[in-house]
Amino acid sequence: MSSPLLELNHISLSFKGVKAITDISFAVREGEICALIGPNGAGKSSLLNVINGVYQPDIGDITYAGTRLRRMQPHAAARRGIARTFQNIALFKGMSVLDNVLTGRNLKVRGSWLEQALHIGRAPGEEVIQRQRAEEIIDFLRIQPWRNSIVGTLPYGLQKRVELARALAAEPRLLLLDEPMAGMNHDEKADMSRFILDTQREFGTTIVLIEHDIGVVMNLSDHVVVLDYGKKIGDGTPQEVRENPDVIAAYLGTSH
Ligand SMILES: Nc1ncnc2c1ncn2[C@@H]1O[C@H](COP(=O)(O)OP(=O)(O)OP(=O)(O)O)[C@@H](O)[C@H]1O
Repeated sequence: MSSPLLELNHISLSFKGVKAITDISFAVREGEICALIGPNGAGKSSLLNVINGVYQPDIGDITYAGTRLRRMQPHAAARRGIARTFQNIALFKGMSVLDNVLTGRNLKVRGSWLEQALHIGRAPGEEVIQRQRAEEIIDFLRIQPWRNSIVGTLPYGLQKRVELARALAAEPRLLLLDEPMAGMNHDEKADMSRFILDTQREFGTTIVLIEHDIGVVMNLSDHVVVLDYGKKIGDGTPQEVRENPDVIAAYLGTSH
């Protein structure tokens, strides 16, 4: 078994006195797919925002890649190899697929801003390398036919895939996916599940995802953490979680 890449230690978070997360601890092992599930308002997105530094917990800290942190700023999280996608797609809708994916390479560009601005020194060679990497990701996610299409004109399911492509372009060690299959039909969900599994296998990426479709979660995940009203009520393999009476009562046994 690999060691934890990410550990949440007694995280609590409130918004103007309203508790969103209460004393949550769990560990995510390097290379695993960990799903966060729970009813609406359970605190899943807030927790993702704590992990990548958008929110600072009131109490608790995070250990990431062996370093204990009270708070990581979002740009520092990106530098440390944490990438994420959003519940509502956050792409540049007026730009092409390729250009959107290239924005994911920003942190990988070598050379000074002056070299970049004047297109001198390392800049021209860098551009070729970055384009090559972006094209590799586009091939990997099978979006070549739309590489020059304007993102806003693409169907929703494809836009979700482009958002994944942009996140992967940053070569993350930890990938946070906020409802990567929301609004997708059955076939699109099957495709996205396969791409997420391929990402784990091909790049060894550790993935934490929020997903409402329990069937998808159970098939895809190595590890499931269940939240309810901001508290952790289940933590284990899909099988363990499926058999947990608290989870059955609070979530799996009720219609969502
Ligand atoms: N920025 C905010 N300001 C105030 N309250 C917030 C904020 N973000 C979340 N909350 C509250 O915190 C609680 C947890 O919300 P959160 O969005 O994390 O849940 P969730 O499990 O991701 O829900 P969903 O499945 O609907 O996305 C909710 O009561 C929500 O109203």
